[in-house]
Amino acid sequence: MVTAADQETRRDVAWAEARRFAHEAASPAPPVRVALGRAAGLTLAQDLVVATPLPAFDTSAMDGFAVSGPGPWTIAGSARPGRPWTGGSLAAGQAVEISTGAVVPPGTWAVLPVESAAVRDDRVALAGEPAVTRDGTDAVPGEPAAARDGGFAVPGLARGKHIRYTGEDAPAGACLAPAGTPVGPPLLGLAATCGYDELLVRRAPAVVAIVTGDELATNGLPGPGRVRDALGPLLPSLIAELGGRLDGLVHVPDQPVAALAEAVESAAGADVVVVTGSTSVGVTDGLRRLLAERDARWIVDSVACRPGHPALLARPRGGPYVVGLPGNPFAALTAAHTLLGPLLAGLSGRALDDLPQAPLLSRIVVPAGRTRIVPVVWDGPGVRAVGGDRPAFLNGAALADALAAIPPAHESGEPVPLLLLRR
Ligand SMILES: Nc1nc2c(c(=O)[nH]1)N[C@H]1C(S)=C(S)[C@@H](COP(=O)(O)OP(=O)(O)OC[C@H]3O[C@@H](n4cnc5c(N)ncnc54)[C@H](O)[C@@H]3O)O[C@H]1N2
Ligand code: MOO
Repeated sequence: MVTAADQETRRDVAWAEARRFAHEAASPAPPVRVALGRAAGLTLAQDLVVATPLPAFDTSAMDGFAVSGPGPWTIAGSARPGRPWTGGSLAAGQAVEISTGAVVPPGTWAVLPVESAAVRDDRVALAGEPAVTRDGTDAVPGEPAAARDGGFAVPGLARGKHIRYTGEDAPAGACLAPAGTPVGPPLLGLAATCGYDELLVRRAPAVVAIVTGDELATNGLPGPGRVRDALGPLLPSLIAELGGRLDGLVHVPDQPVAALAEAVESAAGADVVVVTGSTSVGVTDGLRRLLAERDARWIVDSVACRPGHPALLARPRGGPYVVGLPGNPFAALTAAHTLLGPLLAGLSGRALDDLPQAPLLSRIVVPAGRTRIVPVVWDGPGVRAVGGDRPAFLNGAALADALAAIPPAHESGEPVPLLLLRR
């Protein structure tokens, strides 16, 4: 059972609280200004505000004819992207041949797509619809009254059709993305659309990973007393996925214990140090002792979840944050999502992810007072456990779409929070 005293000492912290504590503990790094082309993967440190209306001019959305008044229309010229029509306002009965992306001449009723146009010599009419009403009374059925203007209507061609009007996407001064938004491909394109050349961003926090364990081998087959290091290969992409920038990965033996202290010392320039395989209380697990010697502030000292219970987050005085991930590989994965992801989000100025939820369709036993984390795949309206989820085994996680965090007292079929995985 998790007691109030446990919550005070940050031991056996409830899983959702552990995420929140990790996020809250981080103060965002100072922002930097970078060229648009170098901002991918970073985090906006400013609101993305558009200075000019979008689109910046009335734009044709189709290749066809800008027409004014009732047809048929006389073709008076052309408008191309970058080469607007220079004939001034379009008069009733006139048309201008227009390309997608060109400036729509003032006075245009709508753009008639080329597929709907019948062209003869210098005249254009609606294909198969030469009739045009003067008063709109016999406009096409269902044509809204708002489509009538100036005492006439064009059946089959609503006013403004195929025109993207100035400011229709966003008026000048609109905030299109708040500070804290991750900069992905669409946001880069949007920033360029707004006319940004540089962005004020927060860089991905620098992470040094220290993998401990005398039994670990970095190549060849596992065998008696010999375990292949699963975390060295897993951590670089996991750290990137969680929003960090790997600044080094070292292997350190369990003995002598001073080796871990030296490795942590050498990582003093990083924002975060991740130590794997030293979270427990055995004689070969030196991390807790090291943190005690450094008078570290405990942010999370074990989590009420399975697996990943011994995971920890602390900050030695004047040093980087230290995240301790259990040596068991699946436990390390769950712990990284629980503590490292939220910490990196906080350091980057990002909000703590509001986790998506879906009904859990499998019956899973959850230990009393703990959150159980299992790999799941999408299955129709919900998620289904895939198995292969013992703490040392990554088979389930390798095939999963998400990790489901099943809270204590969960009833089968109820929604559960999901940590989405990228494969
Ligand atoms: N007396 C107790 N013993 C343990 C407890 C406990 O509460 N009391 N908790 C258990 C749990 S749960 C876990 S998880 C582990 C965490 O231990 P450590 O983080 O100190 O890790 P190790 O003891 O070094 O290793 C555990 C296990 O994982 C294997 N390992 C380690 N690193 C890797 C790696 N990079 N790749 C693949 N496998 C790795 C290691 O060989 C061990 O089998 O503590 C329990 N004990
Ligand atoms: O909780 Mo440990 O993290 O089971 O493997």
